[in-house]
Amino acid sequence: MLNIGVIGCGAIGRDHIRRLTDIVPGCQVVACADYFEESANKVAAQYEGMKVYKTGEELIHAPEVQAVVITSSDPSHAGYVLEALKAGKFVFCEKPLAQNAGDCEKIIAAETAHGRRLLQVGFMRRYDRGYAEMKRIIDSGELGAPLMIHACHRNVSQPDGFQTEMGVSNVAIHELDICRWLLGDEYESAQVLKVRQSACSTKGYDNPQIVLLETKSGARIDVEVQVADAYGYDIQCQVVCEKGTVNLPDPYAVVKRANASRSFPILTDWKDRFIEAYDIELTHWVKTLEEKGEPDGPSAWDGYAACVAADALNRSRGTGRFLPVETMEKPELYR
Ligand SMILES: NC(=O)c1ccc[n+]([C@@H]2O[C@H](COP(=O)([O-])OP(=O)(O)OC[C@H]3O[C@@H](n4cnc5c(N)ncnc54)[C@H](O)[C@@H]3O)[C@@H](O)[C@H]2O)c1
Ligand SMILES: O[C@H]1[C@H](O)[C@@H](O)[C@H](O)[C@@H](O)[C@H]1O
Repeated sequence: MLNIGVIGCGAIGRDHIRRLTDIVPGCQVVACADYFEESANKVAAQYEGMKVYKTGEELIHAPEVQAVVITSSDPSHAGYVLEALKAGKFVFCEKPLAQNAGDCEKIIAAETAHGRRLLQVGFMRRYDRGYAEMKRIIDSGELGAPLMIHACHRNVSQPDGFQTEMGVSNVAIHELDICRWLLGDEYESAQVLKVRQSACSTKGYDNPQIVLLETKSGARIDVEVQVADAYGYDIQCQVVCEKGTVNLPDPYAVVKRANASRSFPILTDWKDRFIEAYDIELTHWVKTLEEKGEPDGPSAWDGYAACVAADALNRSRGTGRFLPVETMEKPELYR
């Protein structure tokens, strides 16, 4: 039985605690912490024997905690990951791995010093059945080489404090990971464009933005990033290959026929849209720790590659130019 401590008791922290308790076999959440102690106390009160720590650092070093799940806000990720690696503990960190590529490099240095993998990054889309089937078809070669990806990432709204850069570093970071995974390719250059702005966003951030990428093999990717669309949580992806295309399926929904129309609901929350992917992701994580003694899901290198692209995109804003996406040499541990 793997003893887990969770740092961050907000939306996804609570959801992961629930699934680690009720769904995922072979583990239990024994501790939690949150910047607002009250949030951690409220969560712990719902689970027998769950201990609350005042700080994330105390939780990481607690002797009963064997693995740490980081679900606190983006700016806190890198510090907690480095602390967990210092303690030699397994760590699952929600995306993004860090706020910039430089912090990811520190994480890579700390993990490679251990000589084995301890970290997995929460790029759960790789465990979604739709994306997995798309990858299987692309990798089979039956459609020839992939040439382009058209994708879109649409959220209903954003909380206060959301900023333009987060449209890339927090939101499109999912596409930055899934596109290089689907194509088995790396990025060459990147540019973000501001387009005609939606009246749905009046809070000072750009919406929509278009993320453009070119890969090393010359494939082109465009991602519409609409962080306040006022209608639903809508994730689309089409990969165009030489001899055909593959599309991400829409989530299961019953079609209703009434009042002279056919209709089906569109989800509004990422929790529901990717519920199965999160379940599979964490089940797989716990299982591999138990069976192999290390994780095999998205690595520090994957977290880094996405952050390098995000940095280039955010630097490109307003320049009208594609900027190079340059990574350091890939350490042996991640090959
Ligand atoms: N993989 C996914 O699809 C997915 C989905 C949602 C969120 N996330 C990621 O998970 C993280 C949390 O997102 P959320 O939607 O739950 O946000 P949230 O705001 O609902 O929750 C964040 C929680 O972290 C706490 N917190 C903030 N700074 C902290 C610190 N330094 N130490 C301890 N606790 C701290 C806050 O008090 C809050 O309770 C984000 O990094 C987000 O990018 C990933
Ligand atoms: O845009 C949101 C994404 O669609 C979700 O999957 C989460 O990652 C969330 O944190 C982001 O704000």
